[in-house]
Amino acid sequence: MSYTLQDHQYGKAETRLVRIYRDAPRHEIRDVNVTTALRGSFEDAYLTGDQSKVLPTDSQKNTAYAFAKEHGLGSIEDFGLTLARHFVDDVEPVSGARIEIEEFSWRRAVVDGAEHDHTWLRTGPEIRTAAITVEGEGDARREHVIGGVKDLVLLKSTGSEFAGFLKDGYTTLPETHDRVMATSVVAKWRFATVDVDWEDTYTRITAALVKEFATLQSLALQQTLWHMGTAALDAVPELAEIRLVAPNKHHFVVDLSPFGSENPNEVFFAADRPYGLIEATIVRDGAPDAGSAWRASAGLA
Ligand SMILES: O=c1[nH]c(=O)c2[nH]c(=O)[nH]c2[nH]1
Repeated sequence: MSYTLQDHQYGKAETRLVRIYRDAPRHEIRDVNVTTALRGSFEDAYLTGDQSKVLPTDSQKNTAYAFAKEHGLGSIEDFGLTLARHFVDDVEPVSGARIEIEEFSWRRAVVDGAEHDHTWLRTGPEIRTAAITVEGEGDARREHVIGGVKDLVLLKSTGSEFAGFLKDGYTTLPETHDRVMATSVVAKWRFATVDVDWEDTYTRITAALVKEFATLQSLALQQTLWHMGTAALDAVPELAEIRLVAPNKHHFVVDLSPFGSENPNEVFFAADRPYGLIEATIVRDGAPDAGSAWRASAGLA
């Protein structure tokens, strides 16, 4: 029998890193989860156990911590680019690097009506995400940035319909022109360039997603996703593409008639499973090719 090692990459998953800026009495905080994956000719480590080209995953973790001090930790997209460029440019056997980062957000505690200098409350549940790929040298250099948000939990209590659907012998779902629609959006957007104001674009993209969810008279979650995605592409011309995944978090009207009450969309059973799962990839016509931008590392899918 013979076998081929078809693909491989390796790195340190989920380095939890908190960076405090404490140069002034009013501190600042960045709280992230960093996953690195290195690509290159590391076959020997797999096939013969020769580690001579293998930069340990422990060193990759250390690099993330050291860079947070030396280079600072601002936008996660920038931090990912800095790390990825370092691995590709400064570590000889590395020909490509993928950095995935999640960012947990904090807001300042309000104490006696004033924002506190060094105490925060975790916000969310939404988590900002970034996935950076750098590969090649010289003219062959390619850099890709995918920004995103996950666990963006949204609910609207009206303005959502689902009717006119295909029916077969197993269909029992009643048509509705007024229902609760709730979801937890995962969105990933690919930038056409790395020359971007990451903070401003994140704010504008998430605002566009939420506004569209709120204001569109939804005929289905599928239609809502299309509108959310195209609104984000409209809002930020630097975007080449957006991918959305949204579970339909069903809210079923509870039958209160046994108790002598009507229930005109006021009391719901919020089911957690099963759930519809609606997905869409929307690409701007004429956008640059994605190359390896979507090739993931394991663990943070
Ligand atoms: O927005 C929806 N899309 C569907 O495809 C679907 N299917 C279903 O049962 N409910 C819904 N709602």
